[in-house]
Amino acid sequence: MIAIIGAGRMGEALLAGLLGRGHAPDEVLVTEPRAGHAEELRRRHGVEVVDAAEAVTRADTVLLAIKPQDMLALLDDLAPVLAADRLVISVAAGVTTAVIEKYLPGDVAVVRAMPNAPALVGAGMTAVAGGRHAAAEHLDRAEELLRSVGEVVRVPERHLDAVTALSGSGPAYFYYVVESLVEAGVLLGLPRDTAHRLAVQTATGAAAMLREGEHPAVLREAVTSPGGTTAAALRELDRHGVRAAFTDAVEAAHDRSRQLAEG
Ligand SMILES: NC(=O)C1=CN([C@@H]2O[C@H](COP(=O)(O)OP(=O)(O)OC[C@H]3O[C@@H](n4cnc5c(N)ncnc54)[C@H](OP(=O)(O)O)[C@@H]3O)[C@@H](O)[C@H]2O)C=CC1
Ligand SMILES: O=C(O)[C@@H]1CCC=N1
Repeated sequence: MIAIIGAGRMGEALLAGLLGRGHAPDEVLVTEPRAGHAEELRRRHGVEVVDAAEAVTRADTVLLAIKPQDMLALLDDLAPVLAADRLVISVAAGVTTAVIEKYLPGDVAVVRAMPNAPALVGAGMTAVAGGRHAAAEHLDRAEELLRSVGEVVRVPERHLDAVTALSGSGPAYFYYVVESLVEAGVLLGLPRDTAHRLAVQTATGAAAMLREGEHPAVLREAVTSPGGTTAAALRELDRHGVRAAFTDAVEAAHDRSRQLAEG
C-alpha cells in the first residue's frame, strides 16, 4: 500500500500517473486536509482519503508531496505514528534526507526524489538519492514506484538541487518558450489557435528528434540554412543573451532549492 501525503499539483500528478499505470485505486491512500479537494480526489480517482496517522499505519511506502515550507510541521505529526519499517519518499525541493531523518524515529529509510510534472502522462523524469538508512532494497522500491510514471535516474544527494533546477522546474521553461512562440506568431498575424498548434507540434517534433539521441547542436545546425531565416533568428537570441539567461535561471532555481532546505 502506498500513501501520498499532500495531493496538490505534484501529488495528484503522481497519483494519476500511478493509477494510469498498473496501480489499483485500493493500493493507494491519500491525505489531503481541504475537505472539498479531498472529495474531488475521491470522485476523480476512486481513492480513499484518510488522515496522515491512518495513512502511515496502513501503507508501507509513504510519499511526501507537500511544500518544503510545510515539511517540518508534518514530520512532527508523523514522528509518533510512523513505524520504523516504513519507506519514506520525499519529493520536496531542497529538503535533505538528513533533515527528514532527524525528525523521524529510529532508522526509518528515507529516499529523496525529484520528479517532474509530466509524470501525469507517464513521461516524467525523476532522480532519486537514498538517505543514511536507505538500503539497496529501499532505493529499488522507490525506483520501481517512480518508474511507473516515467524515467528514473540515481544520483548522489548533493546533485539533487541541480536536478531540481534542471528537470524538476524544467517543464516550466519549455512551456514558457512555447508561450513566447505563440505570442510571436500572433504578433505576425497568425490566428491564435494556428500559432498554438504550430508551436506545440514543433516542440513535440523537436523533442522526438532529440529522443533519437543526436546532439542538440547538430540538430540546430541542420535547421540553420546558410544566409537563411534560422541564422537571422538565432543571431537575435544571442544578441538578447538568451543562453546566458537560461544559465542564470537554472542557477537561480538551484540557489532557491538550497534556500528551501534552510526552512
Ligand atoms: N509542482 C511540480 O512540478 C513539482 C513539485 N515538487 C515538490 O512537490 C511538493 C508539492 O508541490 P506542489 O504540488 O507544486 O504544491 P501544492 O501546493 O500544489 O501541493 C501541496 C499539497 O499539500 C497539501 N498539504 C499541506 N499540508 C499538508 C499536510 N499536513 N498533510 C497533507 N497534505 C498537506 C496542500 O493542501 P492545501 O492546498 O489544502 O494546503 C496541497 O494540496 C513540493 O515540495 C515541491 O517542491 C517536486 C517536483 C515537481
Ligand atoms: O517550483 C518548485 O519549487 C517545484 C520544485 C520543482 C518544480 N516545482
